[in-house]
Amino acid sequence: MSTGDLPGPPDDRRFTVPESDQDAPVAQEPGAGAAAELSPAEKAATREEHQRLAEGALVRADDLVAGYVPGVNILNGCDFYLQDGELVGIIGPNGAGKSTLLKTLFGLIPVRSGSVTLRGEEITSAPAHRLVSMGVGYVPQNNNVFPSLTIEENMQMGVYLRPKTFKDRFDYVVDLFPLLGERRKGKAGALSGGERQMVAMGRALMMDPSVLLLDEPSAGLSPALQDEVFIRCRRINATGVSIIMVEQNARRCLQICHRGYVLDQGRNAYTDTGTSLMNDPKVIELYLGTLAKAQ
Ligand SMILES: Nc1ncnc2c1ncn2[C@@H]1O[C@H](COP(=O)(O)OP(=O)(O)OP(=O)(O)O)[C@@H](O)[C@H]1O
Repeated sequence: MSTGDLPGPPDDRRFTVPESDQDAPVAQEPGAGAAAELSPAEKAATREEHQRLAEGALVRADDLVAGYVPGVNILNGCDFYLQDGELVGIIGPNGAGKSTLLKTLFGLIPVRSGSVTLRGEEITSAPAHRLVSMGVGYVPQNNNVFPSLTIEENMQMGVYLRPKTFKDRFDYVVDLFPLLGERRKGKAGALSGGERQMVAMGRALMMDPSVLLLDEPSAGLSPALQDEVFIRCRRINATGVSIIMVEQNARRCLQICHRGYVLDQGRNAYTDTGTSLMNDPKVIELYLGTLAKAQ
């Protein structure tokens, strides 16, 4: 499959960003890119506008500060929101804090300051098991399957809190990933990277999440398999699951998402519709590079 076969941006433009927001990158520290051209007053206005758009969001993070090592912050005042039904992509340079943001939303890293809400309920630093029971699924980039278990057993692990729903949920997952049905008795450890990714996503979907957090779902896959993953993400989203996707493959991610964030140095550099970000000369210059220019 070629890149040209990828679906374009979603037709459903329920999440279009107002003109005012499209022209206004979210605040960033001096020296960290073109957004540094904004004056403090402009930064404040941009942040205020982002907060206005975040009202009533399914997932919302405000001014998040988090890190792994005492005294070292990886997220430096990150703002984020996901509206119900949205597919939102997070891109940015290596080390920008993309995966850290996802882990922080999922309660895997303690929040030093700032807040996270789910459907308006405070979930800052809530443990992952509570988030799962509230309808949040998380698919880490690595070590995301039980290799010694069969595919079916991996799916059972996904639904261990509600075993009676296994059949219905497995049917739903197999509809999205037919291979998981065909190979249900095979060991997950014998699968290729792309197939394991399907198992990991399938397992997260077994709990019928309303929000799915995907950490670099296309990592390590061939271009054709990457396209498959992105198409599957769109299909999952079309079944009503809101998605937050961190991706190294920035261009393909922006092609399929409703809205994107560019993270740099642990805070928002830009946010806009995927299409607008892809065509923004500053984003191309700073974050998409020659690949974007060539296409
Ligand atoms: N477990 C950890 N302990 C300490 N530092 C970490 C840990 N995981 C990540 N970091 C550091 O946090 C910073 C951000 O990492 P993160 O993985 O969030 O970046 P990223 O934007 O997802 O980039 P990449 O695509 O390269 O993974 C990096 O400097 C990284 O070295």
